[in-house]
Amino acid sequence: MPSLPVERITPFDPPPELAQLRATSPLTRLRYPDGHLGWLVTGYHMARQVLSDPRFSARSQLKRAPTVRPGIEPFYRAPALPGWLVDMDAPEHTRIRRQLAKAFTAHRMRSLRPRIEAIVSDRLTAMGEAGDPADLVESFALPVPSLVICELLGVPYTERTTFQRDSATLFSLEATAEQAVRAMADLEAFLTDLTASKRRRPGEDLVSTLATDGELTTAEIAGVAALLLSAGHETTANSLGLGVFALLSHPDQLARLTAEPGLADTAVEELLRYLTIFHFGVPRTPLEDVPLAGEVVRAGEAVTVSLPAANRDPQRFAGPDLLDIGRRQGGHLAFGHGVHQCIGQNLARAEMRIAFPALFQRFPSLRLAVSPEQVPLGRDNGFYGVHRLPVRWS
Ligand code: HEM
Repeated sequence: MPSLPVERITPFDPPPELAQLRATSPLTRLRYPDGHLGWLVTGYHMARQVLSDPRFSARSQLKRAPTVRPGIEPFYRAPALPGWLVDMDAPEHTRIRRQLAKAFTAHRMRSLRPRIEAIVSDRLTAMGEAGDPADLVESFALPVPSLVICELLGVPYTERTTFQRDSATLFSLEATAEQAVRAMADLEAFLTDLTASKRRRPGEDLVSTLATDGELTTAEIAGVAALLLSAGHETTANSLGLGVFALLSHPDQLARLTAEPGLADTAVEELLRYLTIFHFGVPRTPLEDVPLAGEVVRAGEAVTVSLPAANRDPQRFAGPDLLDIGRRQGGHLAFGHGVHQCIGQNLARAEMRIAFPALFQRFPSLRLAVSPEQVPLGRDNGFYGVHRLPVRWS
């Protein structure tokens, strides 16, 4: 009986056992670390089916703990923060998500674009002035999304040390349950204060919009903001850092991108698909027995939907293991699928579409400052990525 394959052989490919399981069946039995039996979804079509089926709950109380590894528990088993959308079902999830979607307007996203361009440009200037070698994560991949999410939420960037530390703890597989609970409580306290102050003195930001339209409670807004703040910068930071490493490791694809910056949109989609940083997948539990692929998934059993395996399914993507930045097959599942599909996806896309071309334009001879084997990969985190990316350009 397989347990969830987590060991990678190459930095950019999911564990090879996932492909072997998928070739046998899109749905297989899985033994979880605590010994109980559940299911693993590896096929693309099956993944979409499960994630869009309302009989599958996202609520962690129903999931058997530890779901995959203890470390991803806090993200999915937050101590019931109101507004922590990833852990909610309809109708509560629908109510809060609708309010949030109203605040995530196209206008707000458009008006953030020039700010993202300015933030990216400032960071590149600072990097150039400090000189090489540099750690691209510390000087670019982490500060860009942190500054953008602060701008979106109206959080002072001076608070970053605290919220970056709390989010890192939340998503670290090495953090103890006590550390994760404390990090969550700190984030909650910080964002409850922020929400209260936005109610008193609203600004142009998203928390102010949520706080002044009167439909969500302070606790719900604080929970939503805690999720946005933490999920909104670690994920994009990892996608940027790992994306640069992937491009530097595929010089033919990087040359295409620099010769034709118009490829930035498809390049970003392809990097999202190819790298699929949610490397353990997303957990669900059926509320009733559900017949699937000739099996019956019983009510209450844990199901892990492997997004990396689904995004490499040859039944959906031609040559799925190749990075092809001109690929035009959309529909990847890097942002999930169904009612929980990432609400920040257009923001993440905008950041990546601006950041990659700008970085390679400013530093055309950007290269690794260490050998590829020396790049520390973040296997110890809920999201896959690089911990550091030492680079040179002179
Ligand atoms: C490349 C970057 C990102 C990736 C790969 C990513 C991926 C995902 C995935 C896979 C889910 C679905 C989880 C599930 O079904 O259980 C999700 C949900 C979510 N993401 Fe993202 N995300 C990214 C960036 C962002 C950003 C920038 C924000 C905020 C501005 C954000 C906010 C959220 C929220 C609030 C949810 C929960 C939605 C719900 O449950 O209804 N994400 N994300």
